[in-house]
Amino acid sequence: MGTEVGSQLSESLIDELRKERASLWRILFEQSRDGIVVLKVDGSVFEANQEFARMLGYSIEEIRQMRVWEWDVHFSKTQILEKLAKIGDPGEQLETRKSRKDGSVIDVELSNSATVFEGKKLIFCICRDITQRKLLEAEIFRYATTDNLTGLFNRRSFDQRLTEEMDLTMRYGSPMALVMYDFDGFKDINDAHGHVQGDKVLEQSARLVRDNVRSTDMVVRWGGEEFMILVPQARLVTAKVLAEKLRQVLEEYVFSARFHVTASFGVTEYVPGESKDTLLKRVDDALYRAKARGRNRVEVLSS
Ligand SMILES: Nc1nc2c(ncn2[C@@H]2O[C@H](COP(=O)(O)OP(=O)(O)OP(=O)(O)O)[C@@H](O)[C@H]2O)c(=O)[nH]1
Repeated sequence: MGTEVGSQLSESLIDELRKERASLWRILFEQSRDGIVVLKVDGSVFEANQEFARMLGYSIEEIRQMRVWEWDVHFSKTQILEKLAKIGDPGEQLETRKSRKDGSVIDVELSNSATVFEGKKLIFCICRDITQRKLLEAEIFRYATTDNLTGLFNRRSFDQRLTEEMDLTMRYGSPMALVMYDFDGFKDINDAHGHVQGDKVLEQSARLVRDNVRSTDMVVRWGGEEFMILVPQARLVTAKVLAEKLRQVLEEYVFSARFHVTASFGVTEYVPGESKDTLLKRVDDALYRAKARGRNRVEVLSS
């Protein structure tokens, strides 16, 4: 009799402790600053916390009716199902993008792990909104790789790309050319119309040039009123045609202050095995020759 009462007591104590622990976990789950969603392997939602629902702009009830691919914009349904089937104990970390109820998209970092609960595999996803961090990273990247005034690539980006293109030329024999240009009498433009108008010419011409080259060509602000274009997959003849086209486009363009400007162009082609310095000196020499021979013209120098 005594032992029966004792065992009833200890059972209710265990039950009590279990409830206490369950409510503790529930509090942690609900108060977590990270979004937490527990998924079944078929992509449906087993449970989600308030923060997860808030992150996506839905109510908990709505989230419970959804499948992962309804909010994930980065992975397809097939990819998601494959991932859910594969995730094991050690879990995985990944970045993806989720669409919110209002149509906006957020960047998220996921930390996923799997467990078996009441005989079923469940996937725990801890979800952190990293949209602000991503925006900041993109801004830092833009700042480090482009020129503030024109939005064109800067010399650092050019140097990196040039190394890659030189490697490609060495390995596969694919040609590559450089076009360098510099405005004619830019000092006079500044003197006559003011520095602000001079800046506008640089800005507008950068847009104009970018609109007239291929997306694979790299337009770079070399410094001041000097620019460089890296033209991959191009021989001297092609690059010369491009330079001539740009020369005409610039000459004909009416800038916002209703005046015309011209530019001089130098063109050369990379010779496999030569150094960067040799290549850059040659394109600079070609440009110098265009200036010396009267400006508003294209000069070509081969090795
Ligand atoms: N507005 C403006 N002017 C710039 C900028 N960078 C350089 N310049 C001006 O560009 C002019 C370049 O002068 P020069 O090197 O003598 O060349 P140029 O007058 O174009 O003459 P040529 O190149 O020989 O035809 C200088 O007056 C610089 O101040 C810039 O970012 N904005």
